Amino acid sequence: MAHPDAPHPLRAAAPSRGLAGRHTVPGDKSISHRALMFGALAVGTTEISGLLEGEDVLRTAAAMRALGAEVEQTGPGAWRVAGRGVGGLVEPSDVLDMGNSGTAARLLCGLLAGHPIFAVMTGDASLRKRPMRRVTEPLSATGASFWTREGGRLPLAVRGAAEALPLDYTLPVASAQVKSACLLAGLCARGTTRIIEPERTRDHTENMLRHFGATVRVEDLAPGRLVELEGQPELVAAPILVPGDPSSAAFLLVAALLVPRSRVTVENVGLNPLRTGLFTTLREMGARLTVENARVAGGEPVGDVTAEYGPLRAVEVPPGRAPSMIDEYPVLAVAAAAAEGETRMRGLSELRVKESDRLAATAALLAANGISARIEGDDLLVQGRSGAVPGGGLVATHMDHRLAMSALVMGLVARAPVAVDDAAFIETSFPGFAALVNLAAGGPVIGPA
Ligand SMILES: O=C(O)C1=C[C@@H](OP(=O)(O)O)[C@@H](O)[C@H](O)C1
Ligand SMILES: C=C(OP(=O)(O)O)C(=O)O
Repeated sequence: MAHPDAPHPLRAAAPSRGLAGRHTVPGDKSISHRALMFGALAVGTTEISGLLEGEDVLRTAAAMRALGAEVEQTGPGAWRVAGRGVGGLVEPSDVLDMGNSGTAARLLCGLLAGHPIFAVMTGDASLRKRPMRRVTEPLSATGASFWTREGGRLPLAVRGAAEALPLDYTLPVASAQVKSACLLAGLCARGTTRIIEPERTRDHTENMLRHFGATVRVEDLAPGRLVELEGQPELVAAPILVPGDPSSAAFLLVAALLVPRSRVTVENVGLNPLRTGLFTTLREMGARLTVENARVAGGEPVGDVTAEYGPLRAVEVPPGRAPSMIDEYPVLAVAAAAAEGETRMRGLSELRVKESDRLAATAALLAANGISARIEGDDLLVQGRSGAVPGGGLVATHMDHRLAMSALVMGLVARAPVAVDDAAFIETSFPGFAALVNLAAGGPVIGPA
């Protein structure tokens, strides 16, 4: 696993020619976690293809095994899960270590809340700083008991409810992880679980619930959404095709938009509209970004996305767009640095509780590379340099994969190479990232620092 004791510094420099070719990126992280969890809760054997074999998802696979499901890899990206049925998970004999993954930890809290078992969960130094009360508090209303460290942090212990009660909960923040945790607990409850989200967030959990045979009702509110789930369904194993992760494709596509003479296609990218806020924003900036071969695969919209180099101009990104591009702000900030004018990204408070404080760390990434940026309240304002990005910085990545990849993308664009102190955490979401960029660049532009 990525180990903080063995940092892995890397450096990126501008390629001598543009980025090119048709490529694929690893499977969607959100869908991969859910595929393993639903597989473990279903009756029968779920065959998954295209699973992300990144460290975050492997943590979920290990946790599902520890809870009694049979989980095996049958080929590259091909996995088989023999489930135990809703309510059938067994007590783990050891601590569940969720590594660097907020999604794994929070969704697992929901699963455990509905099962009458005792479990202890921890994570790495980054995950142990992240807030868990946002799930433990609503989930306590099922009848489950949680004990956490000071401030609602991991490690935590949970004793799940003997007979879980259905939740009726309005989320105070837009979070697909909190929504999903509540719905997973609702699977074990008798009656209807009702969740209201203040803004629409990624709906992979709802899609997968239906795919496995649960009854889910969704009503659009202005601006949020009501989701209702009928409890104690029999989930029936169903094949899952995981699309390429749009949050990973973002790095290659943004690089192609910014490096002169580039044209890159990423095939089979997930295009769920609740994930594509970055693409909307980049088009508003004037990006040449096109989608071909749009289709539905495995219940999710997918397509082949092509990005071509061209000048970008600054825009204002409204706060309501944040849930649909929440993980893409660091790489958008790199695009903003190369654009003409001041880009204003509004309503980014949730960035403070990711793998790092991404608001502060993104501003620091920019500053280290000669870009002037400032944080005003929950907004990030970036002064673009019309293609003339100085670079030359050493970026502190704070155990955060997205900061590491964003900084390396900046190195591809900047006048002087950009180094990162530790690229090891890229393995959580995008194994093979540097090799793929080097392939697209036709040579080793990312290498040892
Ligand atoms: O549900 C999910 O799979 C995710 C939801 C988002 O987190 P929040 O729910 O905290 O916004 C996102 O940042 C994370 O990478 C994955
Ligand atoms: C925030 C992220 O993931 P998680 O919350 O699962 O750690 C991410 O991948 O950018």
